[in-house]
Amino acid sequence: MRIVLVAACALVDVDGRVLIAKRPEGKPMAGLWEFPGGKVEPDERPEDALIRELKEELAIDVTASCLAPLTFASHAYEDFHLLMPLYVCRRWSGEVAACEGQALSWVRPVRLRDFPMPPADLPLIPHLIDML
Ligand SMILES: Nc1nc2c([nH]c(=O)n2[C@H]2C[C@H](O)[C@@H](COP(=O)(O)OP(=O)(O)OP(=O)(O)O)O2)c(=O)[nH]1
Repeated sequence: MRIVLVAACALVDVDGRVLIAKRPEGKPMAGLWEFPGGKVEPDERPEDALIRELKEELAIDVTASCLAPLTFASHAYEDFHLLMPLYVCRRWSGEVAACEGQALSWVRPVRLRDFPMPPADLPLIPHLIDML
């Protein structure tokens, strides 16, 4: 089984809400809500991939020292195995913007289950609830 490494981030605002983004039409799992992030390129550090994706998707600047590892997802999809470290970030510069036209929502961790998310993400929710 091919292992796909995806770096993802729970951006946390001053009220303890977490940012989730809706996957756009045309992508696999369109319409599900996910943590911002994306695939780690060959020879790229996960933190650098996340910094790149957060800039591309949300127009914010993050430094590696502000990315705290929280937990990870390890999930067998039909055609690949997802390995997804989840970082927490409370400090960034710039205003969060939906650069790719994606819907964004700031959500209290206890409410994350109200949003349909990819199956890999569901075991991550209790970790966010515990932390926040
Ligand atoms: N970013 C992100 N991806 C997730 C989450 N949960 C989950 O199963 N995934 C899966 C969906 C995709 O199969 C993969 C991420 O790929 P992607 O399509 O967002 O990444 P990308 O922008 O680098 O991909 P691409 O369109 O360039 O091929 O991880 C999540 O919470 N956040």
